[in-house]
Amino acid sequence: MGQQWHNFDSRDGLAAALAQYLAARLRADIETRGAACLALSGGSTPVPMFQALAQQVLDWPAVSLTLVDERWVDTDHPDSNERLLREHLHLGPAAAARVIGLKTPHQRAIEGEGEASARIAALARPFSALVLGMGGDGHTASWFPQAANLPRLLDRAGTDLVAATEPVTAPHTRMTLTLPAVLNSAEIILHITGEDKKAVLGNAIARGYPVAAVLRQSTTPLSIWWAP
Ligand SMILES: O=C1O[C@H](COP(=O)(O)O)[C@@H](O)[C@H](O)[C@H]1O
Repeated sequence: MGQQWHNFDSRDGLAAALAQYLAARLRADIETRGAACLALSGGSTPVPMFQALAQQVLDWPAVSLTLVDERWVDTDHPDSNERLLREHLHLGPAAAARVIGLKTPHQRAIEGEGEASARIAALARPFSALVLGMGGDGHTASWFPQAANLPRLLDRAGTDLVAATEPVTAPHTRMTLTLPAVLNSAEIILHITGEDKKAVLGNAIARGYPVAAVLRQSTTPLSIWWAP
């Protein structure tokens, strides 16, 4: 608890500042570890930040980009988080970064858990930083309220890095990092916009929304980046 808030007047201002901040984190890890790994969320919120991050001067070949969660659709599908990342961030010099997605060729997400888990296990961790989004239903990553396996996803003592899950409140089967995998990051950034999401976050602990799992913990620093 005791998260730091970074409030901005505009979404573009937030996107630019967050991109600069993440680039500085990646540069620091490249200097000290020789490589950096950033875990990113999908959805609509991060698009301007992805575009701003792609403009940053960085040793991009030393950067790995992965996803916090993925919809179980082809990677060129309009709803694919990997497609979003490739179309808005993996551009120009940033295209030299390595992209490690969570979608495998398996027909069912549950069948892809082993391969997706091996991909994450092969990354240098802790992540340099991990960026979460949040939906209006209080989900973050693909930890959706009412999902049958939510307790497995949020099991802090669990050993799974990823798990397939069926949201009740959103389309598409998902593959998601679990809570222990999310917490294995130098820091977590919760990137949200709008008064409505601020209100959802304010009620998250009282209402038991899944996002509360990262608010309640104190092992990994969490900051909240918000604009109206
Ligand atoms: O389905 C998802 O939703 C959340 C929030 O998305 P947004 O469109 O409200 O920004 C996102 O963080 C997650 O990665 C995505 O799969």
